[in-house]
Amino acid sequence: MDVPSATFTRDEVAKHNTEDSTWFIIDTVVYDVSDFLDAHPGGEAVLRQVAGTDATTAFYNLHRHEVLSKYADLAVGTIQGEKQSILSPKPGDLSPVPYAEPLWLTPAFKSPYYKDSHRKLQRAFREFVDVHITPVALECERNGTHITQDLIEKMSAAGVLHMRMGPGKHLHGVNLLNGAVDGKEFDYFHDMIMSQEGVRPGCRGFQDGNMAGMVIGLTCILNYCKDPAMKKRISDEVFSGQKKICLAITEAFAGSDVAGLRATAVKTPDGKHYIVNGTKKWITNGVFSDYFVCGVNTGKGLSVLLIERGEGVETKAIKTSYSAAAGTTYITFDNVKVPVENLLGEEHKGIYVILSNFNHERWTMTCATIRYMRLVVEESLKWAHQRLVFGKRLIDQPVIRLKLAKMIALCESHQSWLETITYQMCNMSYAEQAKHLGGPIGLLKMSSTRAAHEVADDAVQIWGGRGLTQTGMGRVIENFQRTYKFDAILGGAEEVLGDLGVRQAMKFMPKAML
Ligand code: HEM
Repeated sequence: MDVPSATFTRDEVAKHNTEDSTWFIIDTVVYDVSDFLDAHPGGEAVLRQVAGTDATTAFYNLHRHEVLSKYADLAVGTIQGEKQSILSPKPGDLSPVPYAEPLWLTPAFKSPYYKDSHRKLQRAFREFVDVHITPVALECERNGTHITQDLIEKMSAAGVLHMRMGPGKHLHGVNLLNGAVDGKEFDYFHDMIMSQEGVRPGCRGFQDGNMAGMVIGLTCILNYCKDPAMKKRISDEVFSGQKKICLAITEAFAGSDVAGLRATAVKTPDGKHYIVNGTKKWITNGVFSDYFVCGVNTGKGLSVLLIERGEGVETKAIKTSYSAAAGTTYITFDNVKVPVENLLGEEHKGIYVILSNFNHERWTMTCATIRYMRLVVEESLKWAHQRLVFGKRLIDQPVIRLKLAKMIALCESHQSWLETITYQMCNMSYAEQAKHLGGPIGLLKMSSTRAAHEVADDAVQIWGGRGLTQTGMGRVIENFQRTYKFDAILGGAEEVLGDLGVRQAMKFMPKAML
């Protein structure tokens, strides 16, 4: 934060406690709030009470540090001969709070998994998120508006949209965050970094509003579109940010049970088109999408079709407990004519197209859940050191330390498990991943959202009313406790995934009685 160069003594500041002039000090910076008294959300009286004094403790007991950056123009100078002791983080900085960063980013710790390119990508993307994504995320989350076209284009130009799709040929030759990583080297640890860093704004609705539909929808085009020209046209349009895409599988009739879908696609007598009728529900990004990758019943099984927005396609927003920024949508298809060339994969065998997406989607969600838990740990550690109750800091209460211990342990254990699975993903072929990792990823996702449940519960108890308040100090905690359930349902409910994990283990049980 830039502060004017004027300096004052503490005695000079003390004189500004009059009707016309209200000054105080926060960490050696002098603030003149005389014209801000009316506008202060916490009221005028509290500011008058600290006029002329050092209000550092009072301020940090009630505000997030970022408030000072937002109101930087109230600063008029500093105290002569004194040095600021409170850190103002710069875009891209790592947090100095213990456990706020995964161990591989903590200076004293080593990890076998991360190379230079991972560290370079982490630094570059952290800065990109801090500078470009966080301000838009906060605004959209608050107002329920959708991601801006300007941000989409910035992400496109920096190769961020490409990287969100994970490793693959679509990254070859693309400039990724000014050369932070070569597209050919990009692996699942780079992918994890993209997922985890993207969570740091602490805006769960926006997190999905930020092109989550593309992450799960475009994969089907890249892997299953048979016409190379069509594949190129659509991926170019989506990667450039001109067009938006989403995956439309779930319906009011069927969620995790994809075999029960009722949207139908019937071929026209000339065999050139399908006529699609039906509905889709809880479709992320649907309201602003141009393309819908849809699961439909084609009589003898499930098929996946690419449907373009046009005649007969209607979308409307669904109100959810997370922000409208996610663009969660109800879709109706009413006699929509779709060219047969838009079939992705084989007719009646769409289940393979859908299943092929699941592992990566669930793994990505797990990366995010675990990183969001860490953000809650960071916020809670800061708050517990800052907040004074009954004349003590919260952190001085053993009961609070015990809650933090549990939160940290859940966070660290799940990150370690995630890294172990990610390492397998880097070293297994697609077929091996399909065979061996569906179960472990399902179990990891189930366990992560159970952990999130515990973390949310303990965090709210630490934060009290602020954990239930959308603005101010507890913003991140409130967002987390209101939205963690999102990940416990989407991409396969906890119970379904837990069962999948055990059923997969059953397949590998030795036949002998043991
Ligand atoms: C430059 C100095 C200050 C600025 C820019 C500022 C700004 C704000 C803002 C934006 C809020 C809304 C809540 C949030 O977003 O965090 C707020 C709330 C509040 N502020 Fe300040 N404030 C300042 C100094 C102070 C001081 C020194 C005190 C007390 C001595 C104080 C007492 C309060 C109170 C009691 C609330 C309501 C907190 C709550 O609802 O939990 N403020 N202030």
